[in-house]
Amino acid sequence: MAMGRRAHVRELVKAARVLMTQPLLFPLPKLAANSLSINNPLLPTPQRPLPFPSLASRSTVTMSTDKNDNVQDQLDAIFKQKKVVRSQVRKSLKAMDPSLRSHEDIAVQDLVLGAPWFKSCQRLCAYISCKALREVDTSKLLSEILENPAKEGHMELRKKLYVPRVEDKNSHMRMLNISRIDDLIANSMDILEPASVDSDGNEREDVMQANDPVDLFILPGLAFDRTGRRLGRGGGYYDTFIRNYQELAKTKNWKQPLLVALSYSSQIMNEGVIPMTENDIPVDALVSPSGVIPISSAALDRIDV
Ligand SMILES: Nc1nc2c(c(=O)[nH]1)N(C=O)[C@@H](CNc1ccc(C(=O)N[C@@H](CCC(=O)O)C(=O)O)cc1)CN2
Ligand SMILES: Nc1ncnc2c1ncn2[C@@H]1O[C@H](COP(=O)(O)OP(=O)(O)OP(=O)(O)O)[C@@H](O)[C@H]1O
Repeated sequence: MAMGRRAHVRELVKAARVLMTQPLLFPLPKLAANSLSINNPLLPTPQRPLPFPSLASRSTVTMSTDKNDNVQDQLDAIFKQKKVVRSQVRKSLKAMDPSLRSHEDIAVQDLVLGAPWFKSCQRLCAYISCKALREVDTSKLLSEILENPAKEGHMELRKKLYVPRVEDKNSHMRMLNISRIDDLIANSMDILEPASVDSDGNEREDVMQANDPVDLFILPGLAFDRTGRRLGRGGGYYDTFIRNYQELAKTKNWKQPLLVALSYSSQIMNEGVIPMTENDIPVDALVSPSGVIPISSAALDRIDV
């Protein structure tokens, strides 16, 4: 139990080094303790500091409590700001003209299909877009991947595709291999995902157990900026998954996958609007209807190859 508390304090101190180098657009009011609970079964409950060990001296208790309250206040302010941006973006996506949406859906997917880093990739993780969440459509990409196996006379191999499956509300998501769109069924959030076993009763391959590395991640999100900041839906699923995959790639000595997010024009924010914590993983590139925006050196290196 004592170990658990120490680990928790270490986490809080780590979180204090939040990456807020840019000014914020909105004021950051102090939040009530329960203001971040979100009524969604897929979203994990925010972590709260644990009480301190009763053996500590009184002055240590007071100082540590103040320090940790301060850390928690900063985190609360960041998560509050994230909620403000999410709700603004949701509103603008809701108001988006349907013909502009279809135009942008096609433009983004065509840019991906034409990109050298997409053409050359052999294995990828991609999201299955959800209309109700107003995400950039991925259906054209998925059918190109799944319905166009090795073309006759071409040496090009069929790409191996892994898609998300939410396992529990503790930010735990797996990426499972599918080979047909029919492998997907709607979950409780109306997002299509694969069952953990295929129609023959065999376990689907989990990308974390695969023998070969993934080259590319195609990521969803609510808001982005040109420095690579990505704001998700608040579950921490992708940040957790990407961090684990990056660790795996390191231990296997694999090249890190390119992280590419798809964005409508209205989802690209000015710098400084999206706050980040140490847990948020920046993307390497963005694809918006006006083009591919390479951000990291990995993306700049792969823009033409
Ligand atoms: N297409 C797709 N699949 C995905 C994700 C995603 O963002 N997009 N995920 C990425 O994590 C995971 C699922 N996580 C999700 C988290 C929140 C919501 C959601 O419905 N959010 C509502 C707000 C809910 C609330 O605030 O109570 C919304 O954003 O409108 C859906 C999926 C795995 N699969
Ligand atoms: N005030 C808070 N203090 C500490 N943790 C919080 C707080 N509010 C939310 N969290 C947790 O932080 C985690 C990450 O939330 P965050 O808003 O960064 O997700 P995200 O980047 O939108 O998610 P994803 O990685 O799925 O795209 C979630 O597990 C959430 O429960």
